[in-house]
Amino acid sequence: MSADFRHFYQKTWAERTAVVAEQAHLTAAEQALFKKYYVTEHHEIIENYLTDYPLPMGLAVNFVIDDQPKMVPMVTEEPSVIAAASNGAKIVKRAGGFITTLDRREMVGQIVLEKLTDPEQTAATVEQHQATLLKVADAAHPSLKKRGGGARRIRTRVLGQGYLSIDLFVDVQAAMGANMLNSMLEAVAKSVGVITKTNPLMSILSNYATASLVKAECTIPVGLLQAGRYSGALVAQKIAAASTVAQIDPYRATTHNKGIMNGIDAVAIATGNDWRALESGAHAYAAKDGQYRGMSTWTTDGQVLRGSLELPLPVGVVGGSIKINELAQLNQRLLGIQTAPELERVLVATGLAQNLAALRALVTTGIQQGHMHLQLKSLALAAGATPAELPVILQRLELAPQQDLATTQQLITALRQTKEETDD
Ligand SMILES: CC(C)(COP(=O)([O-])OP(=O)([O-])OC[C@H]1O[C@@H](n2cnc3c(N)ncnc32)[C@H](O)[C@@H]1OP(=O)([O-])[O-])[C@@H](O)C(=O)NCCC(=O)NCCSC(=O)C[C@@](C)(O)CC(=O)[O-]
Ligand SMILES: NC(=O)C1=CN([C@@H]2O[C@H](COP(=O)(O)OP(=O)(O)OC[C@H]3O[C@@H](n4cnc5c(N)ncnc54)[C@H](OP(=O)(O)O)[C@@H]3O)[C@@H](O)[C@H]2O)C=CC1
Repeated sequence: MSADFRHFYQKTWAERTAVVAEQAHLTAAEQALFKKYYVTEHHEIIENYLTDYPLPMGLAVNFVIDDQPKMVPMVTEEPSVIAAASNGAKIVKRAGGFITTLDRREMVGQIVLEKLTDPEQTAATVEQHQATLLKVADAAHPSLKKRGGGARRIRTRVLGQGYLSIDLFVDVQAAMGANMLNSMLEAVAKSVGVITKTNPLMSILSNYATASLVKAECTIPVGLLQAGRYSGALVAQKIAAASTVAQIDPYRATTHNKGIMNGIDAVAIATGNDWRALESGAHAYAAKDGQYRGMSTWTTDGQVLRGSLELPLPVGVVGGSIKINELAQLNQRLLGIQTAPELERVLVATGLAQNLAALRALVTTGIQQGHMHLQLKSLALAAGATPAELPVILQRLELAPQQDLATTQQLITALRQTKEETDD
């Protein structure tokens, strides 16, 4: 690589893409992709902007959450996720829908002190000054208090090895609150430094948002779970067994949880939320008792299957890039939500629906029957099939002994040859 990338960010978009094209020896067609997906407004959202990267957006249906029917927009590149969410939601809808609970919604941030000889004493000093520190926090972002939010309380935790965490809990109202909280923490850290005569190591929000928990539950009569030759009672039993395995084996728990996050991430992206923040918090919560476990649990008494999922999901309906993302705004309209708690309830219910559909498929027909059927479209497109060729290629792929790229390419070549012969 010969280009000098110093001050790359100061170049115009045209200069920047020209450098990239030269470095990577892009063809004119490849270079044209920068223009094709370029969105003027997005130029200022991230640094060194080249272009947008489109992801498919679709709609999961059949959701009933707290007696409200909901359409759930999802952004995902993975086939069968939206079908599975709709499938799980359909079963739960027949059982009366999801019930969600949410007690409070506060974000937590940390100011970490280091090299303390008596951390307990320092913690006591901080606790004594709690009222003053809360005022300092509010003064750092006064608009939050005006909206009814603001700093709520301070907790101290002695971490060992001379470290102390001072945790600030803030009601961030309709936002996720990361930036607002970080500003407050940095202001409070200065006061803490003076009060404790220390130099704080760092201050930053924690994505382990344990004061922002939301839970979805459902109770499904076993008859609704019947799948092919499997009775509903057997399916319920097998789903409960799959849930147990996810509680005792981290290998299974990880995949179980990936399935849950298939749904949660897709809605988080569709609503302009920070899905990395949700991912890290959700996985940390899955290991809250020291062992990484399945995030959801399913149990049965032979009559009904009970599902439950509780996660920290501190999302926002304002803030970040939400207000400048027209599709995030549109998706709030599709969801029919106006507040952050409403969105949290949708997210957790989507995670549970997704999990139900995946487990039901896994313990009955296996995942490939439904998932691969839908994945074949991606395979055919990746192999070069045109939209017009898709129906025939999919039909032939279903019957093919192998469903891989080479086989698909052979099918496309054969189809085109037949077409040429017919045209001649
Ligand atoms: C794929 C299905 C839904 C087929 O399932 P099916 O039995 O063919 O579905 P159905 O015909 O009974 O339809 C039931 C409902 O599903 C929806 N549905 C059904 N088909 C479609 C479709 N083509 N497009 C859109 N929606 C669809 C639709 O809402 C439909 O209701 P209707 O509209 O007929 O009243 C089922 O097999 C399923 O739910 N599988 C689970 C798939 C899954 O979890 N995919 C995620 C990717 S795999 C993964 O990443 C996670 C995993 C599995 O590893 C997690 C884990 O291990 O726990
Ligand atoms: N570890 C992490 O997860 C980190 C994440 N981030 C990023 O931070 C961003 C989220 O931070 P966040 O503080 O939410 O966003 P912003 O920094 O955008 O702050 C929220 C904005 O929303 C405005 N607002 C309007 N109405 C309301 C209302 N009713 N309630 C609350 N705010 C309102 C606020 O106005 P006003 O100014 O008048 O208060 C403020 O401008 C995301 O992009 C995230 O990726 C950043 C750092 C770390």
